[in-house]
Parts: sequence; structure tokens; C-alpha cells
Amino acid sequence: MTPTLAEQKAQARRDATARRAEAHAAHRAAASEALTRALGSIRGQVLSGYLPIRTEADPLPAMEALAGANRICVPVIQGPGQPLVFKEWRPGCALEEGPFRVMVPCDGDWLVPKVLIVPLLAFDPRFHRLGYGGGFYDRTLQSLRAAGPIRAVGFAYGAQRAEALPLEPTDQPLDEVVTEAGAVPLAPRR
Ligand SMILES: Nc1nc2c(c(=O)[nH]1)N(C=O)[C@@H](CNc1ccc(C(=O)N[C@@H](CCC(=O)O)C(=O)O)cc1)CN2
Ligand SMILES: Nc1ncnc2c1ncn2[C@@H]1O[C@H](COP(=O)(O)OP(=O)(O)OP(=O)(O)O)[C@@H](O)[C@H]1O
Repeated sequence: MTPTLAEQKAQARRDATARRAEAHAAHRAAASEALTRALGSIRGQVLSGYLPIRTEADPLPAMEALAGANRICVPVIQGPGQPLVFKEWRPGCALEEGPFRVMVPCDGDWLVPKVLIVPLLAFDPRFHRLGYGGGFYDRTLQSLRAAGPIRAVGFAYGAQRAEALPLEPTDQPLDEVVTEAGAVPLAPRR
């Protein structure tokens, strides 16, 4: 039988998780440096990063480098079916554990980012993304885009690229993808 879309997504998540873990061991520092280079000239923006879990590419060096000239925030889950909200983060700020063992700043203002560093499990040549399956970033990017232009930068290892991903209408594409090799060129529409 043809697997359902949910089954296809679950399989794509398992495959990408294994590829990401291998790349994380080999390319962690190079990926962090590539992100810092790609975003390093941004000034005067509200920018979201994330506090990495498991084998996610590590955006902390870029967040630290950007913190002097920008306000940085990180995602916080409000609840299932709800978009993420973003709490201000400063280098070295106190953290507590939130849902799914993700760390969250103890204090800080709620901010609305214009530039987002987005974690992911897999991306495709047209910058569609696959996350952990909560639909959190899909809902968040959709509502931010409804309010005005944003820049959603997927941050991943090259090994997380998938030739084709199972897609559904609610999947929100990324505007850019940065890997350990730098900015990934967007494949032409075909
Ligand atoms: N570092 C980081 N912070 C983040 C996110 C993220 O992806 N990475 N998020 C982006 O949304 C939110 C956390 N969302 C998450 C959603 C699911 C799982 C998770 O572990 N899911 C399980 C499956 C759970 C289930 O099926 O019920 C898994 O992947 O095994 C983790 C984080 C907010 N903060
Ligand atoms: N804007 C939305 N409105 C309603 N449902 C949505 C929306 N975005 C996603 N969903 C639903 O949420 C569920 C999970 O979505 P999906 O599998 O795309 O998550 P994901 O992209 O892997 O996770 P995340 O966005 O948290 O990283 C799906 O059933 C999807 O249909």
C-alpha cells in the first residue's frame, strides 16, 4: 500500500535525523562559522535564533556575534496548535527547561522577529522544510508573513538536503538556507 503523507513524513524524519547526527559530529564548527559569516552584517533588527537540542546545527556563535547590534530572541512553545512566541535572549542569560527539553530564558521581553534562524530536519532544493512534526514553525512563519515581510533562514548541514520531501499546503518554505558550505543556491522552479 502507498504510505500516507504522515507515514512518508515520519520516514523522511527518521532518515534526516540519522544524516544530521553524522554531519553534526563532523561539521559542527564549520556550520556555526558559516552562519556567523552569512548573517554577520545584520544591524538594528529583531532576530530569532534557537537554543539547540540533540544534533541541531549550533547557531549560538552567530547569536553571540549578532547580540551587540541587534535584539536576539528564541522560540517558546505556547501550546499544541499554536504559533511559537519569542523571548529575548542575551549571551549568558539565565535559562530554564521548557517543553521538549528546550531551554528558555528565565526573563526577557516578548519580541517579534523579522529575521529568523530556523532549525530543521530536512530541506529540499526549493527550500521546503521538515521539522519535528508539531507544525510550530509552519504556523509561526504563516502568521509573521501575514503581518509583513520576514527573512526565514534555514540553518542545517548539507547532509540534511533531501531531493524531494513529502509536502502539504500548510508547509511554509524558507527564504534562504545556510549550511557548513555557506548559503545554498535555490534551485530554479521546474
Ligand atoms: N532548538 C529548538 N528549539 C525549539 C524548536 C526546535 O525545533 N529546536 N521548536 C520548533 O518547533 C520548538 C520546540 N518544538 C519541538 C517540537 C517537537 C519536539 C520533539 O521532540 N518531538 C518528538 C515527537 C513528539 C511526538 O510525536 O509527540 C520527536 O521529534 O521525537 C521537540 C521540539 C521551540 N523551540
Ligand atoms: N498553519 C497551519 N494551520 C493548521 N495546521 C497546520 C498549519 N501548519 C501546520 N499544520 C499542521 O500541523 C501538523 C504538523 O505539521 P508538519 O508535519 O508540517 O510539521 P513540521 O514542519 O515538521 O514541524 P515544525 O513546523 O514544528 O517544525 C500537520 O498536521 C499540519 O497539517
